[in-house]
Amino acid sequence: MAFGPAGSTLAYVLLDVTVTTILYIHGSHFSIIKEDMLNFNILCSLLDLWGTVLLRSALLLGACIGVLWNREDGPRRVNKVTAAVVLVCLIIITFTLAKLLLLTEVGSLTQQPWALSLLCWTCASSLGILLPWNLLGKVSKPRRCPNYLDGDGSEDTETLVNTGSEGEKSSEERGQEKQPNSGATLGRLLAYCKKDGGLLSVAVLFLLISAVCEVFIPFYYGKSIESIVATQSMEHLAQPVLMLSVLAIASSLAMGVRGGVFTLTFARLNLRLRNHLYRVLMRQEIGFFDENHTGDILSRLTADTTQVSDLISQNVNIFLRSSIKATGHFFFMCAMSWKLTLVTVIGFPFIAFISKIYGDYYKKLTKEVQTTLAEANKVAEETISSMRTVRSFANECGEAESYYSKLLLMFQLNKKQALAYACYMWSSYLSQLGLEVAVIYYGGHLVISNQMTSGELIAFFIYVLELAECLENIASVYTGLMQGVGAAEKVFEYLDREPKQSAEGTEAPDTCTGLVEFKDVTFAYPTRPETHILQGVSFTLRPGKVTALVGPSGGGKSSCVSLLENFYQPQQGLVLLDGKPVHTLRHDYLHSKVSLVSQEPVLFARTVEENITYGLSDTPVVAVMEAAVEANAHDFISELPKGYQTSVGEKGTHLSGGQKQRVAIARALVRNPKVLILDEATSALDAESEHIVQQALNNIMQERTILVIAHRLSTVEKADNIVVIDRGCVAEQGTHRELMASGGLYSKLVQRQLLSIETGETLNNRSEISERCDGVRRQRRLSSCNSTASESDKHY
Ligand SMILES: Nc1ncnc2c1ncn2[C@@H]1O[C@H](COP(=O)(O)OP(=O)(O)OP(=O)(O)O)[C@@H](O)[C@H]1O
Repeated sequence: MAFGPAGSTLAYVLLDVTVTTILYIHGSHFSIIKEDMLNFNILCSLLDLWGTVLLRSALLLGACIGVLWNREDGPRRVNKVTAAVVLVCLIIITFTLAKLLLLTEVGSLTQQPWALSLLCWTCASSLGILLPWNLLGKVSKPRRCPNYLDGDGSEDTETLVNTGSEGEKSSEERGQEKQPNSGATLGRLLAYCKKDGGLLSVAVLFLLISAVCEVFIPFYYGKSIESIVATQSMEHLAQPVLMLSVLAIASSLAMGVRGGVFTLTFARLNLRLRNHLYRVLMRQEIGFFDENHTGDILSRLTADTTQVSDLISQNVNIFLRSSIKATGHFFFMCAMSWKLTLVTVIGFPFIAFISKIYGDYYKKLTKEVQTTLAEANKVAEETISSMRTVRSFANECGEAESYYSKLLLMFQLNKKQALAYACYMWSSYLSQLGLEVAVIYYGGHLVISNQMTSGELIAFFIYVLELAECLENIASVYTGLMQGVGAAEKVFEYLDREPKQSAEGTEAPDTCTGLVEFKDVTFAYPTRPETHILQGVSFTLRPGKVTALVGPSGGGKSSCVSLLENFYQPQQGLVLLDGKPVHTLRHDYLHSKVSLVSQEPVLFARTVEENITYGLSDTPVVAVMEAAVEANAHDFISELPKGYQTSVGEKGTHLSGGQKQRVAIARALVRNPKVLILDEATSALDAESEHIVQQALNNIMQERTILVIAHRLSTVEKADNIVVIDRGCVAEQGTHRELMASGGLYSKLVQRQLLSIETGETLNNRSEISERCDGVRRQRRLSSCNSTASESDKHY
């Protein structure tokens, strides 16, 4: 309800007016008001301070009336002017502190408890109004809710619902609830650095030493200058100069050690984090890689881990150093002159305010620049990667123009950025200069009135400059800290992820015959759990026999292979190897007994030998060569420049399709698998390569359980058993002859394929076709020439 925040606001206004008035009139001396009105004196009257309560009350009452009057737009408008209200509060506080300094010029404030209390209350209540202000900004829009209390529930009644009401949270609020806690993440990250605890402690110790030394340096600068100006004696000068030298040497030594140790910690943390994250990724089930884009995973592994390490090594480092130094500087400043410190402190919130306003605007502009830049890059990427198409349509200028138009959009934003930066520089330098002038002016007044020495003023001034630098560092590091915490949250999300499918099977029987059974298997991919890809599929692969899986595209053949490889687990039914469910077998055992040669085998950018022995350790060279010979690959490998030590290039690009396929077959054979899966192993090859690869396959098919997936049905004719899979079900199974005789789906597929080959052959009779086309073209040209000639005849 809007009345809650409105009530709180009214109560706050009442309290503020009452307390301010009581403190102003010293309890009950109403005559003070009349006196101040008649003879106002800024050095002793407090009427101006009492006046600030009117400003605060007017602001709050205005906002309150606005929100009650217009609950749709009121809260939004209140939020919009929050920055201006903060500025007003800052001005009131500054005025109050300036008033405090003025009052101290006349007499000690400790003897004026009412005035001191009024000053304190004015500062506190000026900050306090932000509380009811925020509450007013959060009042929710009224919305219609069905009134279920009505007996029939037929009539909807307009009811005001507050965002804060039980069980009725807005999506925005729910989103906020889900946001992980930055403090908790930082704590967890520090806990993660436990192993570097020793190093970090050393780094923090040296950081403390260097920061403390740096804090004392301006103090001794002041002392030195005082010795020169006031005492004018070298003896007096020697001591502070000596101290300065010692401090400078100590702080620079400590700084060096601190920097080195922090960098080392960064490297160690980065190493551990990436290693841990990569291992966690390697454990994830295949479904995880289906769900997440490779780019996202890689960015967590590289960019996010670096940002996390930066968070510890740089941001925490600078944050600690600047905080310690700022505290030390502030302490020294207060000890030198609390009045001058007050003058300094008054200026900082204004500088922070300007930085915040500028920072928000700049961030918004930067986001827009990044979006336009991404769009420009998209155009460039698309064009450059399709240069042949661009050239063949002679559209180079068109593409250049569209890239330029995107760049122009970015330039418009860059202009805005430049203007914003110029305004920021003016305002920030002017306010800094104003602060420095104020410190010099008021400091000069204190020196002249013997409240501080000239050396102290110089030291104080250096402290002010250093304090400003520290605060600037803290502000700039805050963004880095938040980015680092965000990156850490993302990294921890992966680190915490437990694989949905465990690969922790333990069984590894001594003997394996290679009998594979699919028993009533029903399966859906994790990314599409509602679509059953396989339904009640049952078939058997017998040892020493060749079984072929055939059927229309998308029927589920490759999905059966994925289940046999234990990439996924079926929702129902079992996939058994020698009577044992594949998920209960040890991961390395299963993959040494079952090997897959797929349509487009993936080779790694390593040597031929390393590719063949991939995933195995200590494989003798003889075994590698035997496998290569069996795969019909030995001859071509021997002819490569470095034989088995030749690198195959990224994804095997240095080899032809047939050569890659044969290396992949050798890789499968070197494990001496009991079950060999050939998933369209020859379909991507030309006739010559296919012949060579097929020969290799014929060599190895004996004495193994072979599962062949093929689209070209001619290649599976000789299989001992053909399983026809259609729309996730086993449509029929048997030998080629049996299936042809039954006249089912298989025979239709075979006939269709024969027909398409014949049609293809007819059409592929290119010479005949082109001859015919040439004849037609010639005839057309002749007739067009004739018609042009007759047209010309008409003209002349
Ligand atoms: N990783 C995956 N996530 C979600 N769905 C998938 C995935 N892989 C395949 N599918 C879907 O599963 C169905 C069966 O695909 P599968 O690759 O097993 O068919 P196939 O019979 O081998 O087809 P083809 O002969 O064309 O290779 C298809 O509809 C496909 O879209």
